[in-house]
Amino acid sequence: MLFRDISPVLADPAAFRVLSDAMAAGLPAGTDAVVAIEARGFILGAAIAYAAGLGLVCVRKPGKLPAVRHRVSYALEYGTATLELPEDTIRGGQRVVIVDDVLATGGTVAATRELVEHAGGVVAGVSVILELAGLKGRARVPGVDVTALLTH
Ligand SMILES: O=P(O)(O)OC[C@H]1O[C@H](OP(=O)(O)OP(=O)(O)O)[C@H](O)[C@@H]1O
Ligand SMILES: Nc1ncnc2[nH]cnc12
Repeated sequence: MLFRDISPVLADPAAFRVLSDAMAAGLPAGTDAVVAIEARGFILGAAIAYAAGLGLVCVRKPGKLPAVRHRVSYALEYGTATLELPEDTIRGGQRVVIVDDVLATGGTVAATRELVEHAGGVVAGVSVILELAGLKGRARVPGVDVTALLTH
């Protein structure tokens, strides 16, 4: 599996703006906040939230937050990963869209969905630049609309 690096795309002013505006325009009506996943998801999530005039919730890797609302660990090919939701970022009933650069196995977005729902939020969608369709990541977030700018 090739590593798909978005660095050159972010470095290009036109590309960065076009993809940020496209992902912001694609947010479902009634979205209250963008949930971005550390680290590459932060870059896109911040641009999209700003473009859409929404708040930004940063789901972080372990050990970075002073106050953690919820923590979820999930299996990787080798070992496990953990993500944490900051306290006081998601209110009950809030509708959020999860943003990341790549959807591969779906483990990361599935864990993030669990964090959001544990805090009483509702995942209205997932938005990524690139979906690696062969890994069937969509199946890990059943019932959630996944939008990918590119599908490989
Ligand atoms: O669908 P999955 O199989 O879970 O893989 C997708 C995740 O992997 C990458 O993040 P990574 O954990 O490598 O961290 P980074 O964003 O800090 O590079 C990518 O940014 C997604 O978050
Ligand atoms: N093939 C891939 N390229 C870039 N980021 C990824 N995250 C998980 N799989 C990836």
